[in-house]
Amino acid sequence: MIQPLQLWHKVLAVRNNAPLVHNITNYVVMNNTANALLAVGASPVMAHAHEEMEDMVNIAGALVVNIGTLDSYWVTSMLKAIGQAQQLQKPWVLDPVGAGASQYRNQVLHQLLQAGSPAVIRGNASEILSLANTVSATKGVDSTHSSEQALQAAQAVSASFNTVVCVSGETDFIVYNNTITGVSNGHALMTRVTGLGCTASAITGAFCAVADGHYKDAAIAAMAVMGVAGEIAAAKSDGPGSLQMHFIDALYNLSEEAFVNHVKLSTHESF
Ligand SMILES: Nc1ncnc2c1ncn2[C@@H]1O[C@H](COP(=O)(O)OP(=O)(O)OP(=O)(O)O)[C@@H](O)[C@H]1O
Ligand SMILES: Cc1ncsc1CCO
Ligand SMILES: [Mg+2]
Repeated sequence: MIQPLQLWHKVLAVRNNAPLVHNITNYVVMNNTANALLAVGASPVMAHAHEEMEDMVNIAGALVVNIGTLDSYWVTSMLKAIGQAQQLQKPWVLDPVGAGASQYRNQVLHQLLQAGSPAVIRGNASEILSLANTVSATKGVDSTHSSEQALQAAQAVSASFNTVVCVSGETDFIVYNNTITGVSNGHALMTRVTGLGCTASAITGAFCAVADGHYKDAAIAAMAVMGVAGEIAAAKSDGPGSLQMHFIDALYNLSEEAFVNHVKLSTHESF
């Protein structure tokens, strides 16, 4: 299993390389995720015009595709960007926001996954269950399942698309090639701030950009950073409003000592 200090070196790699992360993401979280990417030391750009998709992927270290507020124009943007990422063998991360909530989302997800294989799919438990066709309908963008309940689905999705799957929740599980790593950090208050899952996906993109193909470790590092920063921030917060502010500060100020002392990793049997 990867050790906390090795994960910390990945945090330093993001800070030292400041990778450009191209996000096609939703209106709700654009500002939050751009700020979180800056706070971990990456460089965000949010763009979805058809005319610039190729150019943007050409200069980016990673692409993040988030279907949170999708429409047909954006789907074409996503397909263009994914096509270019596949062409250049650059990593892309898929956040299947609201998978299972509508037929349209399911159909678009199918189309995106036909266009290429993402380095990482990061979603909450209900979304991963929906991707595996294990549940037929979900409530919306928030999970009604625990991450444990989605473990088998995560393994199925990982095998189908040959991709790392990260299911977030009280424990985040990162699944690939019959290995399961758990990250048991974070705080329940994080579910009361919109888009922290989207932030997790964006940060996963930043770690993928400096991962040299080791996308499972990139996803573990991203979720560990999210969780530890979330714990540090929650300890200073009175509620969701201040959590959002303290979270960005905690990402920015994260030290080796705090990271290594907080991070809680585990390995699990696959089945
Ligand atoms: N009960 C919990 N305890 C600790 N941490 C949690 C808990 N639930 C979620 N988290 C953390 O919150 C972050 C967001 O995960 P979550 O599963 O809520 O994503 P999401 O549902 O996709 O969010 P959104 O759609 O609003 O972006 C992750 O870093 C995760 O580890
Ligand atoms: C609330 C919401 N609706 C569409 S995307 C989004 C952000 C959290 O996923
Ligand atoms: Mg989400």
